[in-house]
Amino acid sequence: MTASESPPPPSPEAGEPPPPSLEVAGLAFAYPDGHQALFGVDFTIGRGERVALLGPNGAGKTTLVLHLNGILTGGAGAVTVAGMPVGKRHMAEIRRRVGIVFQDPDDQLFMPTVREDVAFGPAAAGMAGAELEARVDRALDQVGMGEFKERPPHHLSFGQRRRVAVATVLAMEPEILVLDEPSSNLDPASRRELADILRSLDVTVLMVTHDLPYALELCPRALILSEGVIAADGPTGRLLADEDLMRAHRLELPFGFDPRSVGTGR
Ligand SMILES: Nc1ncnc2c1ncn2[C@@H]1O[C@H](COP(=O)(O)OP(=O)(O)OP(=O)(O)O)[C@@H](O)[C@H]1O
Repeated sequence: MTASESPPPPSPEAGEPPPPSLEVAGLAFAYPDGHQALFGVDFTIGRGERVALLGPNGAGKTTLVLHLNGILTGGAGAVTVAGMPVGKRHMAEIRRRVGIVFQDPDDQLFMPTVREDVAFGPAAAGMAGAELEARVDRALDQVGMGEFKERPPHHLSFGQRRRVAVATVLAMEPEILVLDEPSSNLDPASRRELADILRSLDVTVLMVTHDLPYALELCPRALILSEGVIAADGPTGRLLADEDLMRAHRLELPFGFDPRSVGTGR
């Protein structure tokens, strides 16, 4: 084993159910300037769930997400991905299992062609040849971008670049796909197409969003993070219909939108 390789992840005993995709227990964190952003966050996300992470500006959502693959560490509590504690020991495997799609696709796309961008992660993990090509093709097909493989990412529309950014993460075959504001800057058709893509994926999803109708459409369950604590955890439709809860945490539905009139999540 080289220094850059992780030890193999723990494998469940035969017959045991797989561990949850994500467990966050007592997570607390203060930035170096002393600002406390998280105050003991607890939740578990099971395999295949799609969960929205909601909360007002400054609630701690980004801080929480940056703990999921060990970009931020050093606070109190624990994060566990597919049974592996997030920490130095399993870091390479954790980074593969937690795929984060950032809000700006241009933060994630930097190669001359779409193919090279999608191949980058698996190639860095040692994959090559036909296996790598098949991995790239599959990830691009999953987001409906197969025909753009040889194009430069910067010639694509914003919505197409966001799909390619999702493909770069899917190419790593993650346990959990974390999306930061996936619907931002998309026109209505692109927004719906991305929703269809996300629904079609066989992966656990945690979606950070201020787009509450999108959360309702895609995620049967939502967490409300407010002032660094989980203020609510339950069915998205029920949370969004709770006017007192919404007001208390500075969440506002678009004018005229009635969450009770929309089927949720499936
Ligand atoms: N590098 C940092 N140093 C000090 N404080 C920070 C730093 N980054 C964020 N914070 C503070 O931590 C708190 C949580 O910020 P965070 O970015 O996690 O919130 P958020 O819920 O993602 O907000 P938004 O919806 O605006 O993206 C805020 O009060 C923010 O000012």
